[in-house]
Amino acid sequence: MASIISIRNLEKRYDSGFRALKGIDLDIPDGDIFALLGPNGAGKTTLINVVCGIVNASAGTVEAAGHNIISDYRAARSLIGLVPQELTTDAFETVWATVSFSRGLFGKPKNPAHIEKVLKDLSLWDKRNNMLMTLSGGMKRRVMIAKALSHEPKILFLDEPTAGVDVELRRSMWEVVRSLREHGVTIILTTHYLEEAEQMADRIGVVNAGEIVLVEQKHELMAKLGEKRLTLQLEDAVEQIPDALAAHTLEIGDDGYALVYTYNANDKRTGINSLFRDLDSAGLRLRDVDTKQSSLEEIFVDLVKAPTSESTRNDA
Ligand SMILES: Nc1ncnc2c1ncn2[C@@H]1O[C@H](COP(=O)(O)OP(=O)(O)OP(=O)(O)O)[C@@H](O)[C@H]1O
Repeated sequence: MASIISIRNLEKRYDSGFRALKGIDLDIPDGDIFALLGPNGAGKTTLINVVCGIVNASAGTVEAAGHNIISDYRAARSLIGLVPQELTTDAFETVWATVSFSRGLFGKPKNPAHIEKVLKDLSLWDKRNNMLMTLSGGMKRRVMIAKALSHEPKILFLDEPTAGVDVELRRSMWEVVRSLREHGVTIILTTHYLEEAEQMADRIGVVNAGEIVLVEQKHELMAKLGEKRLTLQLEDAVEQIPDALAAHTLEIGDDGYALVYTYNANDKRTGINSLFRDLDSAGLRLRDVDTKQSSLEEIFVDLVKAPTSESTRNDA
């Protein structure tokens, strides 16, 4: 699939000297829902803000649908909608006025039919004449999405769209995002909720300390999650894998007191049955058995362990 966002060697050093982005290369396929994960301070918002033209990059290039975000700013920006992390709404405006105004900011001609559709899609139509101050937090968040969609962008950035919202609203936001994707909008969202990434994303990118440490299709990541480790605790230690078990890929652990077998729980044949049969012929006696599944959370935690000494030095 062609990429709609193309980021090359992107650097951001803030005036304080802090290097928030360190040579980011990233392609986001057209029509994907792309989830950007990473711990606090990893650089997710900085990355989004650079692409949206809110923060200037120190080096590197970004193209949105082939338009350079600096030399072809207007064309690039008109393709992009941004729902920022913080809710900033004008308390005394009505829903209708604020969303229509946002469209005008992009120099687009009035299109009441489009605004009506956006408000209906986001279940805000009944509230169109309400002042923003009278809305709940969840509704205000929807208004932010409506504003971002007012100029019919092809790419929508959502910076933590469901932070602090209740489970019901979160699910309904997911529905909204999915239906946008069905209408051809590419979605890039940041989230701290791994469940959100699991539920929504076609592709997952992990950012840590200003670097992209992983980009993978979700189903490939999920296949990895099917990976389990079976640990066989032995009564007596072994020095090497017995010949009777040569057909199985095993590792020795625990100073010879454990054999570890890695398999995919999603496979039709996991090999566990034949392993147990062969254990018997190898004459090994088991003290205990346990299985452990890796989770997206574990993969994530592994990837974002404390920054390396080199990156710490770079930040100084
Ligand atoms: N204007 C600024 N001046 C100096 N440093 C900044 C500025 N804005 C952000 N930073 C620093 O850049 C780093 C990345 O911040 P950023 O907001 O992009 O992280 P994030 O991944 O979005 O975090 P979170 O998950 O908390 O939203 C942080 O260490 C932050 O303190």
